[in-house]
Amino acid sequence: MSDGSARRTDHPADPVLDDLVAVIEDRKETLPEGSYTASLFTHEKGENAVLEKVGEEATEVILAAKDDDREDLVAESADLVYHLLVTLSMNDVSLDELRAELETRR
Ligand SMILES: N=c1c2ncn([C@@H]3O[C@H](COP(=O)(O)OP(=O)(O)OP(=O)(O)O)[C@@H](O)[C@H]3O)c2ncn1[C@@H]1O[C@H](COP(=O)(O)O)[C@@H](O)[C@H]1O
Repeated sequence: MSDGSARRTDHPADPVLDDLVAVIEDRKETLPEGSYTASLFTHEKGENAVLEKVGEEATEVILAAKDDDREDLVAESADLVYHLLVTLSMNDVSLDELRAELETRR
């Protein structure tokens, strides 16, 4: 279709996010030593450990935005997205489910 509706119903892959989620899923499965991601899945505080990180990183995003610090804003946003993706993985929510939800809002 040329009116863009096909684009809206497709879920084109984002290689960076898809690759990152694949790594997160692998760490969750294999729990390699020295992996920060694996440490989040095995932390004694359980899911709370990563949820705390989501809160911290979200606060850092807010502070960077308020300070008009573009470099920090990008870096803290990357931290936030990574910890959010770990949270989704912990709850068996896939990137496709997130994409589908975003698609319904377009
Ligand atoms: N994208 C990330 C990523 N973003 C942030 N982080 C980690 O998240 C933590 C962020 O915490 P802070 O900013 O508070 O820094 P910190 O003070 O060191 O944190 P803590 O002492 O509280 O742990 C740091 O330890 C970062 O290294 C990440 N760790 C891993 N990834 C990705 O996950 C992949 C696998 O990593 P491993 O699991 O470590 O092999 C990597 O190749 C990356 O692609």
